[in-house]
Amino acid sequence: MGIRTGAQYIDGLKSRKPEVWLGGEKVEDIVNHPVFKQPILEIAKLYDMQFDPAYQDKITHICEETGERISNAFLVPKSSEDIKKRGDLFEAYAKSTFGLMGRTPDFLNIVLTSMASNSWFLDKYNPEWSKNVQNYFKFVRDNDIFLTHAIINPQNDRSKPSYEQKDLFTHLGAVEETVDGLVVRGAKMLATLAPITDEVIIYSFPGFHEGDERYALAFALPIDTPGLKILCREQMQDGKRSFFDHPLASRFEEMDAVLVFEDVLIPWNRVFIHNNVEAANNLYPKTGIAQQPAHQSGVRGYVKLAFAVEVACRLADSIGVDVYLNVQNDLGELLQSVETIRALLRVSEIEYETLPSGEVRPAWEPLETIRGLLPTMYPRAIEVIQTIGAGGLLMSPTEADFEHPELRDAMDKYYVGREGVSSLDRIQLFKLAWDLCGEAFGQRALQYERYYTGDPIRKRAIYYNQMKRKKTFSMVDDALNGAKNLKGVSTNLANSKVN
Ligand SMILES: Cc1cc2nc3c(=O)[nH]c(=O)nc-3n(C[C@H](O)[C@H](O)[C@H](O)COP(=O)(O)OP(=O)(O)OC[C@H]3O[C@@H](n4cnc5c(N)ncnc54)[C@H](O)[C@@H]3O)c2cc1C
Repeated sequence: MGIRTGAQYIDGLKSRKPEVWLGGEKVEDIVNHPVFKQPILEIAKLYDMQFDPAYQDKITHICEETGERISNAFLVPKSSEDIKKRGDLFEAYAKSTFGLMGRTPDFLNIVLTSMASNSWFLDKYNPEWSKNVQNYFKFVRDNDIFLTHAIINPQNDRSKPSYEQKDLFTHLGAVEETVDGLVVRGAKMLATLAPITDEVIIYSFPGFHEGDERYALAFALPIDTPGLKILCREQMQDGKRSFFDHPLASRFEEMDAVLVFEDVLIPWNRVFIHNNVEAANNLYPKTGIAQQPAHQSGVRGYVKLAFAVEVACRLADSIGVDVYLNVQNDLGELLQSVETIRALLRVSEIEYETLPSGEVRPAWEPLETIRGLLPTMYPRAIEVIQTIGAGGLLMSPTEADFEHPELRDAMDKYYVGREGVSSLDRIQLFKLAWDLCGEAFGQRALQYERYYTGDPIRKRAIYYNQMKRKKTFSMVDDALNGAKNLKGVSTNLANSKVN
């Protein structure tokens, strides 16, 4: 089949009945539910872009194996041109959602592509696993499937491993092996967009120890598999707020969910790893499933940061406060942070590494640096929006006020900005800014930037440890040796005259 349209994506959702719980109710009609309807349409737009002549050649290509047109997310990059093709896809999708939807289909499709092109490492443990990953990749590629993932154990007692939690199956683990497959029980978090995806893939960060065998798992399933409960967090918009009042929150809410598996059967052909601590720990380092998607999240994070910074600049200009040095200083800092991320992305694309298989990966150091910097740069941009908007962020009336004939004169008079900025323009801009910096929607978008890729503190520590292994810090030796070589010369020099 190859690429799908938005309508085909929606038809796929209609054809399934996942067990989704929201606000104490089972959601019966996902596609028409007020909380999910608009986000589904936003995702559908991304699918439609694959058929849009303005994008098609940029974000899709013809698959060498099947002859069908497929997303660039399924391209195993072999050259800098391929990296660019994937970058074009990431940018097109990120710009369509202003970077506010992190788990658009390209994200996990990249993860799976990387996992499948390097799945050979699993042969050592069980050749079936490697075959299963590759077959699953083909299924997802050829049907243009939208995946969610849950790779973290629920946050219960972090000081104890999974097997020491109160219940052996609080964290997702294997219960038994049957002829038909593996039965699993327990929970995983945090499956963003789960209710509106087609399938879920489960794996974990490294860190398994002896005793964790039953938790050392990786597999994939349709999202409506019997026994799989999707427990959503409270919604941040009810789907009834107007686009005028909440121009971002009304469109881009990405639902997050805990997945609970109640004795779910995983057919053997969908099991990628089972009961093997070493294989589960090797999944990340051996397959590049951190590095390849870091390119997607780097581009998306760049677009999101650039968007927040544009909002800050426009906000300051709209009320004439960008004439002040302190505001200019803040905005200059934000613009420089955008340039920093842009430059790091370019370095990662230019200084790519080539694997023995011919696959190329954008350079790890700059991508990991982006992942280290965005958790502080993005919150800083939000803080600047809050300080520039100040009390003005709290004086926005609603669309209903604005359209009320008895209020219209007051609206036009008291809500104007600097000369040339109408009350309508000013109010709309401030509402956009409030969605980003005040609404629960914006706080989640901020929390996402801090944690979507793992705990930033431990990730920086890992970065340091890896760099310590790679680098010799030899400039220090050069300086010390230089000083040693000059020993005895220094007094002569001090006494001599330099012409
Ligand atoms: C908006 C959002 C969307 C997300 N989407 C997804 C998704 O789609 N799929 C998915 O799988 N995950 C997703 N995540 C989860 C994300 O991967 C985790 O939040 C992240 O890995 C951090 O884990 P945690 O939240 O369990 O924090 P914890 O690991 O519980 O950390 C909590 C705090 O304790 C500290 N801490 C905990 N353990 C240690 C330790 N051993 N050593 C030192 N300090 C420690 C941390 O520094 C941190 O400050 C999402 C998260 C957010 C916020």
